Amino acid sequence: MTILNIIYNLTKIISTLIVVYIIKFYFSWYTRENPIPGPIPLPLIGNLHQIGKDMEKGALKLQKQYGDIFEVLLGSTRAIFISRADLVEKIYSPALKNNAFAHRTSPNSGLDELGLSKSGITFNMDLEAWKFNRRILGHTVMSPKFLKENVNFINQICDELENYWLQLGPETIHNFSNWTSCFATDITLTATTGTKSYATAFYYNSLSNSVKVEIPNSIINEFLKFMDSIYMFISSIMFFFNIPSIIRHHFPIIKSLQKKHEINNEWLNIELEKIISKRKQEIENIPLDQSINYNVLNLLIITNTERNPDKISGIDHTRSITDIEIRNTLKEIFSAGLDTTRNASCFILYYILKYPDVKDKLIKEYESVYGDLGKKLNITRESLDKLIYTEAVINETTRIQPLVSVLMRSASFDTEIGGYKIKKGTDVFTNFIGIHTHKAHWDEPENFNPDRFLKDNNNHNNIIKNSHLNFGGGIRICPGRHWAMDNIKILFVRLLTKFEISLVNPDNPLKIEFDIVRHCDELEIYIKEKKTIS
Ligand code: HEM
Repeated sequence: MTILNIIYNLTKIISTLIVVYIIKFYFSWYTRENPIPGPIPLPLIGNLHQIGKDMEKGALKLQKQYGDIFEVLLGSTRAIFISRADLVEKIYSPALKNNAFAHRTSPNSGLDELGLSKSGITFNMDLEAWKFNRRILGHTVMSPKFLKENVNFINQICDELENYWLQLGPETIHNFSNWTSCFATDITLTATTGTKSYATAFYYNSLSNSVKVEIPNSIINEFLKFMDSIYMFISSIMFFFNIPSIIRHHFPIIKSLQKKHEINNEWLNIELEKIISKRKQEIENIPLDQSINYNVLNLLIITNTERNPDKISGIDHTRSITDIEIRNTLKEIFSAGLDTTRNASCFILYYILKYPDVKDKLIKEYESVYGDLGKKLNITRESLDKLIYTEAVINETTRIQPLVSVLMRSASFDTEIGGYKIKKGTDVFTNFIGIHTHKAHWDEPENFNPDRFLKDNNNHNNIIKNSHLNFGGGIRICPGRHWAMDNIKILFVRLLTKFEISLVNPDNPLKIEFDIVRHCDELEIYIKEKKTIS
């Protein structure tokens, strides 16, 4: 047999195998049980080429073609996309018992390796452990004492921010996105750990040629290393989640990236554990009758201990939280709270600046709640609840520009949506933009109109259930929502009452990139101090 013959025969065998594979693939696809409309997939990649890297655009395009519920294959995994409020009813059900979508994802070996599927909140597959950690976090970040103290933290950070802008002067062009990144870092770190954070100061120093904030180099280096590590941890979630184990462990460049992520994760764990044990020691040394600061870390440590009489009720939720659980909760706060708050602030400012009448109404609201805006404002936790129009502006912005555009949940057991059977473990994505701009739910959905969120005299508005899902819903609704809302409200009261702000390029559209959290990395603005009318 000649070499040519061998090659010929081998080619024949391989071609036959490929043809058999393709026939088998399409046979099982066409004969699948209870099919949902959707594009025809390709072998191996499924519909990845149609969903694309920008899942948000892919989902909207396929919604137009196949309707409000469609199915695709992501590689070889079946996924369902839903784009109408009534169809997500089960996903956002508030019932703890027999909740068909209690899980965030189907089992994922990357999340197992990162240690996220058996601990923490967002990706915890163990629902009992999830429930416990979530209750403790909720008990902390939604507690009136934390939210009250948080207002003081934020006010101090806003004082700092204001000062930097005044010193940089009115000629400076500011990339608001960079500032909000620093602002979100400072508010999150300060309120979480109770210690000073230096992101805004460091950024100011990088812009100012004259006056600089004095921060010892050792502190700056430590701080930057810590922040880099947090951001690397955040990016490792998608790295471990999306890249199959075999590629992460065996492909040359990816293998070294995997190692870097592992080293970083270990380093971050050790640093956080050091912070926790030091703080525990400090708290132990404070007499029981002396109060402590209500930052998240302190509250997590004292929950369900004799220092905090405000115990969590319920079977199995009466123990205190372990150091490892605290560490993972802190990581969770950083990964869920930083980018969301930062980008939400950018989106909101853009819309306020594009719509001067909305800005005027906001200022009127601030005058009615805080009185003379030329004086120091008394921003209290209670006053934030009176900012009804501000809340409507935040809601309307996040309706048009949600922070998360496609949100994943996974079927906890065999179930059904819209008459279609959904098997246990199937990933179901909510297409937030699809729902937030659906003509069946919203009049003129493309128009920016905060008034639609205002209630009439009978305390009623026309918002359809599950048609605005900025913070998700049901049993997994964002536990940081009140905290985030307060932070954003304070930022805008402080900004709009003290400064005249305008867009450098008012005709440019908002630049947004798709990611787990939608990003705006460039929003150029001018800021100058408002003239007070005497
Ligand atoms: C503007 C700011 C924020 C937005 C838009 C946002 C949005 C969301 C969304 C859409 C979800 C998914 C909910 C669901 O599955 O139904 C979520 C979950 C979560 N968020 Fe937020 N979030 C924000 C800020 C925060 C903050 C400040 C924290 C800090 C505590 C936080 C902690 C979490 C956690 C731990 C989860 C997972 C909940 C679970 O799976 O049970 N978020 N958030």
